[in-house]
Amino acid sequence: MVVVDNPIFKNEKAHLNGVVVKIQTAIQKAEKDAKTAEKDTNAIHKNFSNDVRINTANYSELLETAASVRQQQQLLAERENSWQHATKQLDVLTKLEKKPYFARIDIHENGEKNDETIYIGMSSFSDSPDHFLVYDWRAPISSVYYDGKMGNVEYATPDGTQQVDLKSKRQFVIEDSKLISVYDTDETIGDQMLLDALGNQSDIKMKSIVSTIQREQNKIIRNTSADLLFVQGAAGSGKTAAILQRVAFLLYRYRGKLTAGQVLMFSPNQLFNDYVDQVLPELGEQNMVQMTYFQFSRRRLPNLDIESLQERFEREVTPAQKNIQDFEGSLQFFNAVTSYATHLNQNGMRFRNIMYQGKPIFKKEKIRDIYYSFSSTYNLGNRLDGTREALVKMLNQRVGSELRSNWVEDAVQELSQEEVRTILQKADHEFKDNDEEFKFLARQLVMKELKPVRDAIVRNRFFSINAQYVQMLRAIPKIVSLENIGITQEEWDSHVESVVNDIRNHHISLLDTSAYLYLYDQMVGKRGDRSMRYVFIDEIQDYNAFQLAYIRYNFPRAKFTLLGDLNQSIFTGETTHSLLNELSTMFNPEKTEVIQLTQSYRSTQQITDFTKELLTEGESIDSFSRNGELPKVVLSSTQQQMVQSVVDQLQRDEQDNETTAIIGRSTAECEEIADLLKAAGQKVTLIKSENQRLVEGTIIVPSFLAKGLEFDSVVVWNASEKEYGENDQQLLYTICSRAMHRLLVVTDGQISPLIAKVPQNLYEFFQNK
Ligand SMILES: Nc1ncnc2c1ncn2[C@@H]1O[C@H](COP(=O)(O)OP(=O)(O)OP(=O)(O)O)[C@@H](O)[C@H]1O
Repeated sequence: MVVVDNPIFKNEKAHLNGVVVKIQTAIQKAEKDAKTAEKDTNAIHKNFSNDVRINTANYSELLETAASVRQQQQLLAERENSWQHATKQLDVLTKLEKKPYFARIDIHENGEKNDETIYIGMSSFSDSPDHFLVYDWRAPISSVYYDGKMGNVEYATPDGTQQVDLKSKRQFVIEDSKLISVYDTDETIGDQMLLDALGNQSDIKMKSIVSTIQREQNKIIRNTSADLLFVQGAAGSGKTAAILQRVAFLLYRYRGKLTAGQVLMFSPNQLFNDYVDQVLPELGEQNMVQMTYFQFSRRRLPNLDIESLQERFEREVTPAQKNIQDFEGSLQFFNAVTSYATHLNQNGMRFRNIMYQGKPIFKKEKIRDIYYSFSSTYNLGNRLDGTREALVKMLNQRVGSELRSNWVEDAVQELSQEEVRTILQKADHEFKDNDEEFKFLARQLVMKELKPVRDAIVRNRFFSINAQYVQMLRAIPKIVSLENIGITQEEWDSHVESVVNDIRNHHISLLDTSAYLYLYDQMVGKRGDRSMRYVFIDEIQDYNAFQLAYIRYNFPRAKFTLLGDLNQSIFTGETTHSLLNELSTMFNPEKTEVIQLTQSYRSTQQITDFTKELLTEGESIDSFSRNGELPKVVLSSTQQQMVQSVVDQLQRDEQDNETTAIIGRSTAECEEIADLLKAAGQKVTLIKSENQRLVEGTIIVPSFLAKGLEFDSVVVWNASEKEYGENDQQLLYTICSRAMHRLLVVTDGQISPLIAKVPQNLYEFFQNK
């Protein structure tokens, strides 16, 4: 660190003051601009009625009025635009005034006489065109600051790779426009600054990391070449942080071509969405579209209850069911659905009668004939459109013949005066005579009567996706040799029966949902959303290959960034490794890049060293050298003692201003903990559903909802042998790795074998007798 009375510090202080003054001048100007724009807008609103004389006397005056209105509207839109622009600018400048920049680099460009000094901040600032006092952290040149090496370095620009000689790097801590400290650094971005950032208390909202982005993270953030960017990163290695800064980077890099609405992030749960929703606004950008896979599917299936995260997590499965699950999550099954759909082009599509007055008006056999009458070059979507058109035509003919039915005449006679008036209002011309009026009324009545039929046609009610899906499942053994993957015919039949039952009860498992939707999309010819340009999937280990293939099918033009930790596969278990193989077949290997993040930033060295021992084998994890206390493991003989240990910890955390999360395995267990702690006089918030919000203070949260979150202090409730057996390595690892500074593990029975095997020197052990 550079000491305060050093000339370097003094020079930097003077430089900062100079920049702050210039920003303040810019703020004054922006304030004036915003006021003027606001005044103008209000004036236009006010004068609107005076300026625009509404004259509808004749056609040309009407046109003139319309032109005048349009002109005023245009003027208004322009002024409103400049008002918005000025307010946004003001917002940026006000943020910048407090902390204009966080770093400086000195570079030498080939062919130039002098070195150039560049200050890097959250956004760029210039006092005259082309004279930048601060460069945006996303500007091409800023990359060399994050990239690590000194000397000759390369950086990517939209026009290709450039080279510069990086001579020095300096970091600043600035608070409220005042220079607090200066660090000269070389290779890595000053550990001190990173340590300061990581030593901070957790928050219910994630923060941006732009001033301390690490080299590997920078690669993820600035990648523009890969169609598939796959990031394997240890718990707490900054995957989520990297995605969010990457979105900000992309929005900057492709400004004017890419909007936040064209970036989609699949997140593990709703709580997580809530946790990360401030990062992009903090970076001056709009949030991207965020949803969970459950939400993505549910909005398409309003009539079926999709299995929830909790049901999925708590469902117990037999080995045979597990086999079937693995198959239904595989690319092989995806391809089987595709083949089945292709086969439907020739045969096998099931139809339903369209009913009218209790009788079929269009019989399913007739509909099938129409559907298969089209050329063999038609796909399923074209066939369906063609069938619908033909049916509507037939219905229109039916209207004509129905007009002559007796009931129509009677119905017209029975209309009240009032009803007649209402119907006639729909007519756009005068009637010649009573006969013509009668015909009009009759047609309207017939059309009303046949409306349910028309709706059934337009809404594709003549086929049943439920029936078709079940038929497809029954046909699967003909498409895939199930025996080869260890599934017997009986096992498959019984699975199909359970799906039939579920669907009958309006329920569907998350696994079946994807195949069901995919088949439906094929049948109706739904094309993917071509406007989506970037898709991010966080916690990729919780997805199966089918879901990924289906997401890809839905967003055919998007580039994908997939992030995950194979060590945290709490839903899919060990099958995740096969996911990687399957992924490699879905994307062009030449356009695929893989980055591994091994350094864990979230937790202290003691916590990371402890948590990584919970895994017998797995992806590599390096602890970051930030010191803290050893994790504590407390073995109690009674539940009362276990509660007391937690209460003691809560008191200590409260004294030290540390937020605590108590993590239980299941929702039921968390409810029990909440009751016990409330009875012991503690103020706690129980999070039972992902739709709740994170709140300040102590929370109790079930393991499957803690994904992606972090807390100062974590208490693992009841880590007994019964709760966490040998198969729960990844679950226990995920839970423990939520802790930043403190970790307490309590249990009142036999301790989990996963903890028993952690070397004793990595934690403090207490036994309550
Ligand atoms: N370069 C960095 N500078 C400062 N803080 C960082 C940096 N990288 C990561 N962090 C912090 O480390 C913590 C963990 O990051 P993040 O949640 O992104 O990790 P993750 O890989 O998504 O973890 P998990 O898989 O366990 O959910 C966050 O508090 C984040 O702000």
